[in-house]
Amino acid sequence: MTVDKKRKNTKAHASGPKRRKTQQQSKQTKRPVSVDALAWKTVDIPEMFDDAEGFFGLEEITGVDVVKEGDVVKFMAAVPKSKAEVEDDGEEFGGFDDEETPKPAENADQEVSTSDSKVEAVKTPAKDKKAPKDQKKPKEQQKEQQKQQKQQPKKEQPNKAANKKNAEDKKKARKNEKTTVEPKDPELETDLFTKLEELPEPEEEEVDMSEWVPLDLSPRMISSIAKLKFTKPTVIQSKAIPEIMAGHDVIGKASTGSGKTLAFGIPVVESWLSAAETRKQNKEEKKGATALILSPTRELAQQIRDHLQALCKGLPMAPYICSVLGGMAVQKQKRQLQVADIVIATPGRMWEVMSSDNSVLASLRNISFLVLDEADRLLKDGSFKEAEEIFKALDRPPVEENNEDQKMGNTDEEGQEEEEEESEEEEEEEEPVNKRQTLIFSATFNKNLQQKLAGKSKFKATSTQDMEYLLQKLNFRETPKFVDANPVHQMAENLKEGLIMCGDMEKDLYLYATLMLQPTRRALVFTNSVNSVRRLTPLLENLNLPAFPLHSGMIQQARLRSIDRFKANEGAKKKNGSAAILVATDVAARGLDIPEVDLVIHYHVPRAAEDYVHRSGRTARASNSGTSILLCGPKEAVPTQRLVAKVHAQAEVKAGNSGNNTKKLVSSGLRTIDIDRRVVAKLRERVDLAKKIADAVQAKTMGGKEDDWMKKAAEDLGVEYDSEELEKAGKWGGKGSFKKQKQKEAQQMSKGELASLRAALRDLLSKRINTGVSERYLTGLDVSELLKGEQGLFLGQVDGLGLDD
Ligand SMILES: Nc1ncnc2c1ncn2[C@@H]1O[C@H](COP(=O)(O)OP(=O)(O)OP(=O)(O)O)[C@@H](O)[C@H]1O
Repeated sequence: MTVDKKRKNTKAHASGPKRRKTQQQSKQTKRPVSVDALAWKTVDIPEMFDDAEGFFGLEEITGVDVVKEGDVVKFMAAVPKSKAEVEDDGEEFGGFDDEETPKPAENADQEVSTSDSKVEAVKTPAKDKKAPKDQKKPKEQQKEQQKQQKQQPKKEQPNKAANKKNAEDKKKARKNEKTTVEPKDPELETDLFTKLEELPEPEEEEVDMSEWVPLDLSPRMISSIAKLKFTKPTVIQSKAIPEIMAGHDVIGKASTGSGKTLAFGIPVVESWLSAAETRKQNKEEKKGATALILSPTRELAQQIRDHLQALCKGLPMAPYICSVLGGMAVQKQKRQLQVADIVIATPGRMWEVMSSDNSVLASLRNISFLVLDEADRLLKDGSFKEAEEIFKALDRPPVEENNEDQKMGNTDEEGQEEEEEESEEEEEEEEPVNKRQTLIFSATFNKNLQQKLAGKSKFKATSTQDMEYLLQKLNFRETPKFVDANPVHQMAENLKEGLIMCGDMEKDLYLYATLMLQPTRRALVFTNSVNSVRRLTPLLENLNLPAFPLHSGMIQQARLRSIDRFKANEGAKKKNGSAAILVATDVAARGLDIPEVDLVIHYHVPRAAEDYVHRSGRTARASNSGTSILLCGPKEAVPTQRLVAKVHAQAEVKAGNSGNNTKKLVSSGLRTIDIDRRVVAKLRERVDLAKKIADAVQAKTMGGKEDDWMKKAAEDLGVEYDSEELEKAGKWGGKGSFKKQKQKEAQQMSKGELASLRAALRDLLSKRINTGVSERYLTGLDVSELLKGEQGLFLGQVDGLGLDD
């Protein structure tokens, strides 16, 4: 925060047109103002701060005096003497919202206290319940005022920029008030019902929603869905919603991007809505949350929250939805949980919060829905232990009921212990009463389990990694209904799948070539290791492709920022068309719904068939089309073959007995791509240079950890540390001392050498790639001039990835 001093203002009064401003300002008196009420302007942040962790932005303000009285700091700003005067000269002070014009006396109370020179503002609640009625403007009055403001001639708005910002702020504030049901601080949350009912009615648009009618949803829910422009339910929504609404436990399977979130989200919100209305009518207090939704990753949890909030935007009243995830402040999450209606959580953090605070457990004990999204993934990465604890805790009866002796004041310890043992035994014998519905969703359930689910036979787990193990641990009220929206295909309908065979050491080159041959270059690249993400991101950046990393080693804010930057298509800002590349580990494989991802590249063959399904499912979502490309080295051919056979049940595994693995991989769903090797060869020089630069930078960062560096490099490439491939690669070094020598060279590369490599690469990138336009046809033309142009574009005919026919 920077605060420009009075001096600046005085300067501005000096001459000509500014005299008018001086007159206007003389009508205004500087008074103490709340820090939130000032008209802060966002400052453009230099790129050097892009990677600064936890640094979100900078704002500045002018025309404000900072006055320190003892430990108290006050911000003195020009406040209009009276509203009448302001309207008279047509200039409003940009720092105040006219809906919340604070009276000077009120403002004077809003002191800002300091300690250790840290300035903290005392915040005013968004709406003061006790505020006199006349401070709140009736809707008509607001509308009338907006109309008048629109009709005002332009010359009557001297401070146009400030007014525009003010109007935008107000618009944003109104939007937030309507859509963000999460209170900044639950303690400050006023009556949500009253608040939402006061909001202006959004303009209705005619949308044919007849296809939703058979699902038996309330009219307000259908009207809210209409606002999302979802004119018909997806298959999983049509099949699962009626079962859930009828009170059944449900296990739902549907391909990636087919709308599973709303398949459980709509009935959960619908249930909350009708319970909230009943409570309101009967003037009852709510008792805890309605639903607990468990998600395997933090990003997915945030996304589910956003998705449900978007659904609730159009409702007359909305539930308070909160997410409880690692990497965020625990205390804040505890406070939010006290008032939450729908909780979306990752199991680790949920258990941490739940096990340390009885009131949290109490607020969740009576939930009506327990939802497990991407349920099969919950079993992996050791997070199931916490999920299991959560299930047990939800089923356990409240402590007080077990502990009657304590209530009665019985101090006989022996007797008490005996009683406790007995009650524990009873507890074990008695099936706990479960009032909640359990809903489980994923795109991947193994075949065996599917058959069991369809045949309604009992679950019998063979290992703790087995989905049946999870199902055994869940206290279903009844045999769950199995809803399978795609019994034949696992992959999304509009997905094209391709496979590129390449040398183990050529993956970087083929990755770049694949990206260059795909027109939008808006892609998600999956790797099997964190270190590969760390290596590939700068490599692609060196090649002028805006790449953003995402892996579990990053702090949560950085993870979310990478997704936001990718979503915001920051590539466009860097003048590289629509290009934006998210380089990620499998942490991004599940559930992420990022618009306009056209291409998924598996840099490493995924370890499990399910991972292939989920990774590929980041494209071709809803009704969009997309492409998934697998880069396969010779050593990966066998696992790839297995994977294809698993994913595509009717894969035509044409052995051909030719010993050619490529042919075996051809299936009905996945085609090998004959990438134009001539084009690839032309890209090699760029990639080699970019790689050298990235390696040198990484080697310098790694410092003395020489062996580590080489081992990590080998791991990234999926080859052995002492392998022939690594030796053959030359640029990575060879065995023994030669290897070390190469490594040292990279570390010791001087600044000058690095700069000249960069210059050479820049030069290459500034030219188009001539893919075979013969110079014979270019007689009389300046070839170098023709090759200039937008970087990365080809001169001549290029076939693309060839999956479109
Ligand atoms: N009825 C609908 N009509 C059109 N689009 C929809 C509908 N329902 C959901 N969508 C959109 O489809 C996209 C995918 O939905 P969602 O993320 O719920 O898929 P999913 O099945 O959970 O995918 P995944 O298995 O990858 O988690 C979202 O952008 C969502 O807004």
